[in-house]
Amino acid sequence: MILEKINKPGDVKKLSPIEYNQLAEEIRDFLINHISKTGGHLASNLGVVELTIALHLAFDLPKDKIIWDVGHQSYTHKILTGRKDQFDGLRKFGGMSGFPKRNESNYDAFDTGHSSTSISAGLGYVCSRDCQGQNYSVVSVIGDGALTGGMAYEALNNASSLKTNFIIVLNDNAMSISKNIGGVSYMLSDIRSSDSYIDFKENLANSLYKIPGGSRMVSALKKTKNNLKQIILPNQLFESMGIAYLGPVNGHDTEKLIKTLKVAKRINGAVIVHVVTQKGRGYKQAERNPSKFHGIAPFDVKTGNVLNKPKNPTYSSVFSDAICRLAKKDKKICAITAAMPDGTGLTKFSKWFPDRFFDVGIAEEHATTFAAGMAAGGMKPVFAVYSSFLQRAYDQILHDVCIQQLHVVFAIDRAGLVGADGETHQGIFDLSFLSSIPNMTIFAPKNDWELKEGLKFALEEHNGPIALRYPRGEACTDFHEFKEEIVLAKSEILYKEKDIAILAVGSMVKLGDEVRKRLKARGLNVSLVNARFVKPIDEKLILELSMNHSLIVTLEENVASGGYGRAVCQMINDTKLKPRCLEISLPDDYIEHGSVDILMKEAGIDVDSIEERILSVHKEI
Ligand SMILES: Cc1ncc(C[n+]2csc(CCOP(=O)(O)OP(=O)(O)O)c2C)c(N)n1
Ligand SMILES: CC(=O)[C@@H](O)[C@H](O)COP(=O)(O)O
Ligand SMILES: [Mg+2]
Repeated sequence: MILEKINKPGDVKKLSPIEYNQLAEEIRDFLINHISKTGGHLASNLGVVELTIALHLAFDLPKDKIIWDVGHQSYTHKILTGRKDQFDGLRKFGGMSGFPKRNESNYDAFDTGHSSTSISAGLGYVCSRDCQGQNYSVVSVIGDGALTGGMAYEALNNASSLKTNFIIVLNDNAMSISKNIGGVSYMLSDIRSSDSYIDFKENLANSLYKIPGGSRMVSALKKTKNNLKQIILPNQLFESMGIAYLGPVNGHDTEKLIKTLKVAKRINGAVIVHVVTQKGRGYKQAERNPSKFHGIAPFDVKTGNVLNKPKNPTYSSVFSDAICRLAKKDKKICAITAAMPDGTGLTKFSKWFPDRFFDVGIAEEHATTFAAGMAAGGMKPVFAVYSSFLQRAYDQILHDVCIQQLHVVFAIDRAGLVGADGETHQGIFDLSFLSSIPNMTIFAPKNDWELKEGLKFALEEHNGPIALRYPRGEACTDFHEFKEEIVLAKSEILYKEKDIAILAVGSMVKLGDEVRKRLKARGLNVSLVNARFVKPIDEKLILELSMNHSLIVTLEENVASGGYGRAVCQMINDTKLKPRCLEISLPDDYIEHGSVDILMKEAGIDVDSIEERILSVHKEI
């Protein structure tokens, strides 16, 4: 086994070239076996095994810097930098992250998780290096999907004037999570499918490799390409910006990759190395269905079937059915995704209503202003987006949607703790950042029924910006006996007693009810309220509750600052009535990876901790 020889950083450099292919195969087996047990981003990682080996051989880490865009494809890099033994704990609480983390290894040059940041960060490193007169290489590795994100172009625009070396490896597998879309993806596909161009490239690395470096390298590159203008037209996008272009290179040929990277290293300026890879390579199931294996829960290696499928439908699938049902009746309803049709549940909509479905690429900012434009034009856009990715579009929500009070519906999935993806993906800030924007309405359903009704309310009753936020995973199917009509700014009372009132937001209603039962068993009187609207809050009800309860408890899966509890307690403090207020929320902090149950416990928002905290405050009253 060659992988047995890879235990610490640099071990890969001790191998002989005839061992590279076998190492790649062994790494693939290792990844398939481990990820089948832990879950993780399998398909993207299987695609970059040779590319990662080549990068580690062509560069001198950690002096040289590799920045992985999104970072979901960094598993081979982790194996080659002494973290092979940590894969049993991948994405588990206290275990190794699924993304690059500077605090995990000094071989991880930059933390990532959200898309399209690597060129900006890489260029930052380059300019920092040059300002300080240092000498090292910087390589940003960006996927073709991530290249649909606006930040990448802002960075390329900036990098075009660079006079020193900066390598951008474009890992092109023609896939985002789903099939990649848009003009740039068509351009890349044109380059990939040009046979004569590929033949030419087979020899290019060899010939350029022999030319001395610096500006002579650039002019040799330009001269060769000028002679081939007709067949290399597609890459003019980069070259006319002043960014050199090498490729496409077969991303599964380690030695050719090394040669090309060494050529790239000698160019004065920014250079794109276009590498063609196959997502899911080496595992038939993932090659056939790379979207399914992009991020996968534990699965059976033989069949590829996911183990422990959820019993209830997920919130995403409830949303999926609900929007399709509403869009059947109302031709103005359209759906927008920023490259997440599967995750957000919009795939069915895309098939039923292809003319009203818009996958805009990994472009949350654009998606938001695009939705604003559609609403201004008279359509009813629903932008389905993960909570943490919507963070990108704060200004567009404020400037383009809310100032104009446009009727845009934000279907915010993965709101609350998401678990294994960790800090970068927890959806725990949306209540805070949306609450601060005037004209925004925020609704959080307690169960599947209420998500459907909430969407109906948002599209049929409401007129203005509105966000529905719901968590990752299985929908709550309890509380079907409570189906009070949805009215703007009205909460729903589930149990009305006195003494302690629990006001819970969305996913926390279920926990609130469990706590209520426990407190009742101790002989306490407890009201339970389903908040429904986080903005505007139900001031009338909160005043009423304040009159006959000595303790008001708020529960939410969001950070404390700017959240629901803060708004409720602030309101109560402004009145003459002074029940005690207890805000139970997540700490104002980033929350690492781990199972949601463990993270809830750690944060003190599980049933045991909530009961304990309520009892201890109640005792003081
Ligand atoms: C801002 C943001 N939006 C959405 C995502 C979700 N996401 C993660 S990976 C990915 C696709 C990336 O495609 P590509 O860069 O081509 O990498 P591949 O998986 O194909 O290697 C998407 C949409 C994200 N991480 N960040
Ligand atoms: C890397 C990334 O951003 C996505 O692949 C994300 O991990 C998907 O999360 P879900 O598994 O919740 O769809
Ligand atoms: Mg891709």
